[in-house]
Amino acid sequence: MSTSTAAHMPGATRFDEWLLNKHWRRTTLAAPPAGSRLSAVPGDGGIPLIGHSLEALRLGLDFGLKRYETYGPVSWMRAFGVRIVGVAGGDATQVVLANKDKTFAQQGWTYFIGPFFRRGLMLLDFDEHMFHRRLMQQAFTRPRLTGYLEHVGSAAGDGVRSWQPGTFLVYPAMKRLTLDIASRVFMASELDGQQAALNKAFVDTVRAGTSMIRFAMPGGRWNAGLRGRQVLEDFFRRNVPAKRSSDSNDLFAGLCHARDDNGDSFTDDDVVNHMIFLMMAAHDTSTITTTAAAYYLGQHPEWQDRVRRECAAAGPGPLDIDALEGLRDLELVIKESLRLVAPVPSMARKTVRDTEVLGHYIPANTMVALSPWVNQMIPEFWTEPDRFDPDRFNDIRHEEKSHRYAWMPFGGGAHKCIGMHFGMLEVKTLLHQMLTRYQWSVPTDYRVRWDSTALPAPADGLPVVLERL
Ligand code: HEM
Repeated sequence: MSTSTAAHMPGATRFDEWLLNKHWRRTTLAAPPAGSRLSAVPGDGGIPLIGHSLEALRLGLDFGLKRYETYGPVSWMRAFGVRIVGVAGGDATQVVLANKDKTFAQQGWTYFIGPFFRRGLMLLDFDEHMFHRRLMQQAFTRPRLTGYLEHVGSAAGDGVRSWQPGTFLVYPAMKRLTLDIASRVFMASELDGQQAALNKAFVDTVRAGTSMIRFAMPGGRWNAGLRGRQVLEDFFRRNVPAKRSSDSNDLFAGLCHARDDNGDSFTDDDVVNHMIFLMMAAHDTSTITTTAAAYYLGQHPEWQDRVRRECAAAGPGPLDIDALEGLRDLELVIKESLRLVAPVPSMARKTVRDTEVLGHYIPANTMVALSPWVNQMIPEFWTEPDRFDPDRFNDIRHEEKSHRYAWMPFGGGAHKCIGMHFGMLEVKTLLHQMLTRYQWSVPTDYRVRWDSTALPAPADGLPVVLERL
């Protein structure tokens, strides 16, 4: 077994390196049924009581890559109070996401974020999920997206224009801006002084999912998450009656009015639950993607110039859907940023019956974690995976086609991101506004550290030097 470094965690301590390279006693998850010809899942429990929670939170990607290198595509560990089977690499991922006999359920997510995002679309399963997804799809048609983009364009323009040159923290500014965008797109409204409270509620609900202490304790993350959920529920519930009787073209109204061919529709509770999940799903992921792209463009002025030329040629904006889709170089940059920093670095499932992945026996009721970020960084699929090289996605190289699940920032299978297209358009709009108004840079020796305590976020907020053009 080789020694690894915390290559993706600048400022890693000796303790981090020790944790990463510690050899735990290798054991198996469960004995396969006699005569089954299956093999047991290899792995280890890690530190008594807390298992591998610390490494997963502190080391994120480096920890995932180390597990893959040590145990291969299917391994088990203890973390966050449960035993988890980690699945990585293309073929193993494909088995879980194809989910042929409905074995892998979203209950895996329920364990982590259920109390905070209960009955959001991603937490529903099988037939019920299909029913809700079909209804929700009505809110993501091209004409709908065209309408949303008007709000995105105006909010992005207002927000980016107000930024002050000098040393500038990208991540918090982007987070404020994407919440503003989400509130305008989803509710055609501004939050009238409630933005700070709602933003805090979102942050608390998201962070609660990876809490080590998984019950309500005063001052604890879990408690803060539950309080955050309540704030969001009260907010959306208060607004449902007005939306039901409005004819506005925002997503909130869209969910209130959605009907399928049988005349079925969402209940008030459904609408509240979906809105809370959608706001979170849209807001954090777009923030991370745009921040990561800003980081790499700050590090690579040649790419910044290249995409700025393309953006300038498209006009000052706000751009419509066709113009945004035409920004091909910018798309390469965004795809590469999504590869290097997967906004949803792992995806949870739970087995509802005994099953197997690549010949490894996994009993019923086992947590399973898929690893998009690992798949996106392994040399089987990518040349020099650590290098920022957007051209790897161009029409000649198409490295992402090396495996169906080599590049999977939006997941795959029945739960593949429903907001994928909208998310790309939003990120393009934000970057187009930035690139046509400013140039920015980071010191040549600067390396951002992605904090993995919840979804990845730059530990220092990503300071750049921003100059008006
Ligand atoms: C760059 C931005 C985004 C990324 C990287 C992203 C990533 C993901 C991923 C990985 C999943 C699958 C999770 C799983 O299978 O366990 C997912 C699902 C989902 N996403 Fe996104 N997302 C993004 C933007 C958005 C936006 C803008 C919206 C809404 C407007 C959205 C709404 C959803 C919903 C509702 C689901 C659940 C789908 C289902 O279960 O059927 N996402 N997203």
